[in-house]
Amino acid sequence: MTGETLSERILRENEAVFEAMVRHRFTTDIEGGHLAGEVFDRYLVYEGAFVDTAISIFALATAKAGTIEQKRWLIGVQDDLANQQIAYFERTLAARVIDPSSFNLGDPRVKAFCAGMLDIAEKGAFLDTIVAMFAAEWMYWTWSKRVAAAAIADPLLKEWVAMHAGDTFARQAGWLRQQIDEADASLDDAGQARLSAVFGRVQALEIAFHDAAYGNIV
Ligand SMILES: Cc1ncc(C[n+]2csc(CCO)c2C)c(N)n1
Repeated sequence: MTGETLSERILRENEAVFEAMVRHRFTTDIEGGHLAGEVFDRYLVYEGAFVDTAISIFALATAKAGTIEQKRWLIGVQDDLANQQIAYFERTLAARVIDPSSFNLGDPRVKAFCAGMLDIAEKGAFLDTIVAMFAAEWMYWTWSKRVAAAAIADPLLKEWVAMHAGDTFARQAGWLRQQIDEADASLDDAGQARLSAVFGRVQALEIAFHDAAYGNIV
């Protein structure tokens, strides 16, 4: 298809699974003002574990990056995760008096997501990791922009959604998208198809991860 960038191709080929994730019950419950407190608590514990994993994923991407500009940017992402995001979890878990050990961190859907993302970063090429994080970030930015327009009563939940709907996060997701489009010309069709499959796999892992916030499979 002429005139289509690689990121456009990836988003087009994965439209159904991407839409399923950005319309996940977790997002529509926040939007409708009826996310159960227990679901938010469980999500925060699972999400905190993922953000810790994300630091390792970006460290692996930094090690595989080809230019100093890419390394500088990725180190900035790690700094933000380790200092701003982890601080949000420390603050929020304390404010909500959440005991992480009261939730099952061994949930197979949470483990599959964290291990699956880390596996891409360890075994894959630089661009595989970039596509996996683009999948995770573009998806969050998309639903958070929509949901941020709704009234969110809980200030900590409101802050979390606003963080992912804001300009800093949009620039970060946009940087990942730009990396993909700049690499476009150097990839043959099979290479592009492989990256598109990585994006789809991540959305499927994300759906299961957000299902897990609702507790046991019934
Ligand atoms: C389950 C889950 N999936 C995606 C994101 C979006 N996101 C926000 S920060 C970050 C890592 C580095 O920027 C990512 C992927 C999330 N928070 N949690």
